[in-house]
Amino acid sequence: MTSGAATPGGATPFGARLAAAMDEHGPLCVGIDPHVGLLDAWGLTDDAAGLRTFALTVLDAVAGRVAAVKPQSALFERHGSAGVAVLEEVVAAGRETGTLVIVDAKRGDIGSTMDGYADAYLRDGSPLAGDALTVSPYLGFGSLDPAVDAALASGRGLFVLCLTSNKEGHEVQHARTEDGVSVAAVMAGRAAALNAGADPLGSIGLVVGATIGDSAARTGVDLAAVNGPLLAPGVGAQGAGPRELAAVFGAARRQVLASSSRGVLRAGPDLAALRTAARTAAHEAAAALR
Ligand SMILES: O=c1ccn([C@@H]2O[C@H](COP(=O)(O)O)[C@@H](O)[C@H]2O)c(=O)[nH]1
Repeated sequence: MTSGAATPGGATPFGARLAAAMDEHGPLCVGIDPHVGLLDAWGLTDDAAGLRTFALTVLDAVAGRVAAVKPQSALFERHGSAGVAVLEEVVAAGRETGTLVIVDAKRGDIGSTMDGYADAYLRDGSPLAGDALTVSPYLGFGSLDPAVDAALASGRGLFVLCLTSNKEGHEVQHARTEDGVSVAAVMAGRAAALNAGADPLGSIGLVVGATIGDSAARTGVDLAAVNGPLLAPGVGAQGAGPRELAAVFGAARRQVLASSSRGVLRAGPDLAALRTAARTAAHEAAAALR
């Protein structure tokens, strides 16, 4: 199955749903990252009850107003099963609003184990299944096959780590294979093959940080050729803004979903202030990527 085709059950593919959401609300994803410092600043406790209030407040403020939200799984997992139960509730509540939910869990393992992750995050009826999942291809892109199959079969999407926003990503992503191709370009090429022919966008996206400067050119990654969405973290707290978005993405700018977590969340817990922060970030991203 290619990433643009309707699913056997008739679901609209993730790429098409995301393109429509970005057209309607602008190219912004708000990260739901309940860091200890933010919980404290919001007057919340660092426990499952605090997480729940935090995450549901963010949803209340931005759902139906932005293209997507992205709960950061690690910050729920640190509270054990009670935190994971909150993540499940947030995924369900987010999906109910119609806002796309990208679960940022960066899963990756050998194929047989990846089957389990695919079941957990990409199967209809699973409590952790949002609309898309972030995955790590660094056990080999082919190890992601179960997730690719499950995503395409259920109308969900993947965001494959390609050129990440952290400075350490170079060690792996800029390395060259024996053919002289960068590892990042191999990953981008594999995503492009899965998205071939999809219109308006395929469902196998990449994570490409807004902070990467000229890394796409340096690694030979042709972002426009990916024909899939590009999740761009690094906006706001990590220092990237409109200028970086425009410079990094160039001809691929219409594929970009800019992502900001702390940059928006620091405006909380006031709902109006959160909405204003998200609206400003969305307008800035839209202007930069026009
Ligand atoms: O390359 C990557 C991949 C994922 N992230 C995640 O995005 C958010 C960024 O949060 P900010 O507060 O906006 O810095 C966080 O959940 C990261 O794990 C990333 O930053 N870079």
